[in-house]
Amino acid sequence: MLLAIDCGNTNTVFSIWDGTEFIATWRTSTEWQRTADQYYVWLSTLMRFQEIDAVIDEVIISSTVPRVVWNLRVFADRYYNCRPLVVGKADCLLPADPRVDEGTQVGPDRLVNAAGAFDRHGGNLIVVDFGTATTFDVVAEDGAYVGGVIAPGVNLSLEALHSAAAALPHVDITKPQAVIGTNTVACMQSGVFWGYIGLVREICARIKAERGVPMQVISTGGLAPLFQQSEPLFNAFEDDLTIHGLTVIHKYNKDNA
Ligand SMILES: Nc1ncnc2c1ncn2[C@@H]1O[C@H](COP(=O)(O)OP(=O)(O)O)[C@@H](O)[C@H]1O
Ligand SMILES: CC(C)(COP(=O)(O)O)[C@@H](O)C(=O)NCCC(=O)O
Ligand SMILES: [K+]
Repeated sequence: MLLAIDCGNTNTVFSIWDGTEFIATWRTSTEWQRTADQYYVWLSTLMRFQEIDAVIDEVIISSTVPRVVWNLRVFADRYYNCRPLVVGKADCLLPADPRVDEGTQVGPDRLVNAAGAFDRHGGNLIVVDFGTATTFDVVAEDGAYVGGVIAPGVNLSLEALHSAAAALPHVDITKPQAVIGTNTVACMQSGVFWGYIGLVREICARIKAERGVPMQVISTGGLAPLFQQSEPLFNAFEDDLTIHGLTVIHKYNKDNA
C-alpha cells in the first residue's frame, strides 16, 4: 500500500492509500530534527492502536521544508524498504509541467494541489490553500500550474501583530460577530478575518479577470473551514486535496514508468 506524506511548514500529514480509499490519516507537527526512527515509532504505534495491518511498500512525499526530506527518505528506505517518490525532484513526473519563469522552484504542495484539483474538477481553477502561508494556485485548462499568489498565512498575520506590538496579545483566529471590535482581541480578529475575506475576494476576482475565462475556486488547508462557512467565496472545500494530489501523481508515475 501507499503511504502519502504531505509536509507543510506547520504540520505533516501521513495517509495510507489502499488504491481505492484512504484507510487512515494522521497529523504531526513538522520538525526537521525528527529522525527516521522517531517517525516509525510514532506511525507504527498509531497503526497498531487503530488495528491497521496495512503493508506499506510505496511512499510518496511532498515537502515545503527541504530539510525534512532526508529523514523521510531514510524512514521509507529503512522501514518500508522502498525508494520514495519526492515531488519536485527530477525523477518525479507531473501530469502537466508547470509554466513559470525559468529557475523558479515552485512549492511542491502547489504542484500537488494543482494535480489533485485538476483530477477532481478539470481545468481553469484557483486553489486557495490556507496553510502557514495562504497560497493561490492557478490551474490552466490542461491541468498545468501556471503561477499564483503567496500571501501571509492567517495565524502568521496574527503572530506578526503580537510580536511587533508590545500591547497586542497572542490571539487565536475565529470569526468575529461584528466588524467593529470593542476590545483588543476582537479588533485583531476582525482585522485578520475580514481582511482575509477581502483579500480572497479581490485576488480571485483579479485572477479571473487576468485569465479571462470562467474559473472554479477550491479551498483547502488547515484553516479553510473557518472561511468556507462564511461567505460564498468558494465553489468547493476539500480538506484532503493535497493528499489526494499525491495519489494522482503517484499513479501517473507508475503508469508512465
Ligand atoms: N483544525 C484546526 N483548527 C485551527 N487551526 C488549525 C487547524 N488545523 C491547522 N490549523 C492551523 O492552521 C495553520 C495551517 O495549518 P496547515 O494547513 O496544517 O499548514 P501547513 O500545511 O502549512 O503545515 C497552522 O497555523 C495551524 O496551526
Ligand atoms: C508558499 C509556501 C511557503 C506554502 O507552504 P505551506 O503554507 O503549505 O507550508 C510553499 O509552497 C513554498 O515554500 N513555495 C516556494 C515558492 C513558490 O511556490 O513559488
Ligand atoms: K499553503
